[in-house]
Order: sequence, then C-alpha cells, then structure tokens
Amino acid sequence: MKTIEVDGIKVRIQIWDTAGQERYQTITKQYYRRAQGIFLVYDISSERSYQHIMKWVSDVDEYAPEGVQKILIGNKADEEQKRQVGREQGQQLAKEYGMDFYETSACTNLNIKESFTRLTELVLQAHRKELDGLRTRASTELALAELEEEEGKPEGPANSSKACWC
Ligand SMILES: Nc1nc2c(ncn2[C@@H]2O[C@H](COP(=O)(O)OP(=O)(O)OP(=O)(O)O)[C@@H](O)[C@H]2O)c(=O)[nH]1
Repeated sequence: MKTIEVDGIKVRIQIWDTAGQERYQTITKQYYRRAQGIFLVYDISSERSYQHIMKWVSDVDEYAPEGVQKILIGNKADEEQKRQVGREQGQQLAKEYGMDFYETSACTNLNIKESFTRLTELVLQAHRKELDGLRTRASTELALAELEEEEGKPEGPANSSKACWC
C-alpha cells in the first residue's frame, strides 16, 4: 500500500509485483483480474525482455478487466553503457499499443514517482468516465421511465371523469 497525491487528492494504491518467470504464470494471471492499472516493464539492457512485452500485452488483454490502464516502462535507465534497447524503440512500441512510456531507474529514482502518478491519474480518469457514463445512463433511464409513466396516466380531470366507473 502506498499513498500518492494526484490533483490534490490523496489516493491509496495497492501495488502487486508479479513474477516475470514463466513457471509462476498461473499465479500471475490471478493478479490481472483485480488490476486497474498495469506497468509493463522491460529492462533497457535486455533486448529479450523488450521482445517479451508483446507476450505480456496479449496476456493482459486476455486476463485483465476491460478498460485496465497500461503504461510501458523501460527500467534500468541508469545502465546506459549496457543499453540494448533504444529509447525510440520503447516510444515506438508504446505508441503501437496506445500506452504512455517512461524510462525509469529504480536505482536513481528516475521517473518512479512520475510513472506511478501518471498511472493513478489514468485509472482515476477512466473511473470518472465510467461514473459519468453510468450517471448519464441512469438519468436517461429515469427520464424515460417518467415519460412512460406520464403516457400511461389519464390526461387530467376530463379524462379521469371518463374513466370513472360510477
Ligand atoms: N541498475 C539497475 N538495477 C536494477 C534496477 N531495478 C532493478 N534492478 C536490479 O535488477 C535485479 C532484478 O530486480 P527485481 O526487482 O528482482 O526484478 P523483477 O523483474 O521483479 O524480477 P522477477 O520477479 O524475478 O521477475 C536486481 O538485482 C535489482 O537490484 C534499476 O533501475 N537499475
């Protein structure tokens, strides 16, 4: 659990760090179901980890809830001398999948706060949209229900006397 501030609002976030190894995949997939935001992380000093991102994306698409927010992260940005994946490659991949992209370093703290704040922002925005959608739908349904009720009603005193059984 961690609290971060987004637009002056304190948000408590729960973070799960899932295992990257294939043998833990069954457990990893369980986490997807309850996620609202996901970081897809590769290591800039490992081309292999970058190539793996496509697999992660397809897993997320399959197991995470619809509307889950995703951000692509190229971590270990402090390891410039070992770099195998260019920043543009990261940007390109993120663009293809319609994700935001950050290069980060857990060692130097580069873009850690920024990427967490951004993902939280995206999750909040998505929820606001969902809530607005629900509100619009609810008020439309309410208006329709009122209309139907109106139509079903007798039209005033003249009608009510016609409907009178006495
Ligand atoms: N130089 C550098 N090393 C890092 C950075 N982030 C993690 N590491 C190192 O990379 C190694 C793996 O880190 P983990 O946090 O275990 O990576 P992981 O992806 O969670 O690993 P799995 O859970 O096994 O998939 C550790 O030795 C970390 O110290 C970083 O930003 N820069």
